[in-house]
Amino acid sequence: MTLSVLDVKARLGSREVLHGINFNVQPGEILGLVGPNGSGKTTALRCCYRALTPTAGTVFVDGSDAHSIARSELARTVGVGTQEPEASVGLTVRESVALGRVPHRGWFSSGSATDDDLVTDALNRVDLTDLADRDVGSLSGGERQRVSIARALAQQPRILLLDEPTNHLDLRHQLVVMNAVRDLAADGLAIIVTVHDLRLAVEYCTSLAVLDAGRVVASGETTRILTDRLLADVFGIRASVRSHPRPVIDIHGLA
Ligand SMILES: Nc1ncnc2c1ncn2[C@@H]1O[C@H](COP(=O)(O)OP(=O)(O)OP(=O)(O)O)[C@@H](O)[C@H]1O
Repeated sequence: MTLSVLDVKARLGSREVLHGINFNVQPGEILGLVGPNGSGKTTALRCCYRALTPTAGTVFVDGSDAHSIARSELARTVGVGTQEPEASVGLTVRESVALGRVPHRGWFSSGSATDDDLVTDALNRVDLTDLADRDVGSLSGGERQRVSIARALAQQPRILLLDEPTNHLDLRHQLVVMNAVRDLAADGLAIIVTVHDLRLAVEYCTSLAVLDAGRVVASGETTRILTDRLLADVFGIRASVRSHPRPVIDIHGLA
């Protein structure tokens, strides 16, 4: 399934914070939304999962206007890992991740063996197996962040939207989560991830949409987009990207 954002504008309070943005993601692709603080990444992602209604433009999920798709259908198709505080305090980690199965099994039926297997697999993918029986309320910030991601994985979406999935994570778990994201893309998911760390973006994102002050100022294949000039103009850093043997960004300092 594809997700396309066409000429989307959005307003928060009295301010227009997205001024007509465009990007799209295809199955197998990891699209990174990157840009400085306040450039509109989270707002753009919220428009994609209907947490925010655009004031103009359209978000298409496989060609249909996302705002006209039944919420229940959207919940089966689009998985979301957000930065919002974990709401499932009082549940165990496993119970919380199992909520990802609700769009498929409904609220009132208990999970099948398949549901249990999918929850186990999701816990495993983000290294939460050992914490499965812990109360979510007793977890650290990074552990809770992985619960949110595991719940989205258990949902088995075709499109996965992740808002800063690595921002509370130690280095090892940043790689664990991004490797899991890469595996899911290889399985055919279309993935959009907002990310600050350009080193992770360069390594894992197949394409980028670069936001600056509510506008997409560049988009396309990652190593083609991140020129020295763009890194200086948009991010205010002196840096360069090497493509071989694998994409790496060298950061030299402030521009
Ligand atoms: N309730 C609000 N009213 C007005 N403006 C807001 C409101 N909430 C956020 N904004 C502004 O909207 C803009 C976009 O915010 P958004 O959170 O989408 O940016 P971001 O790129 O995700 O930022 P960050 O990298 O800091 O997470 C920012 O300038 C922010 O100050």
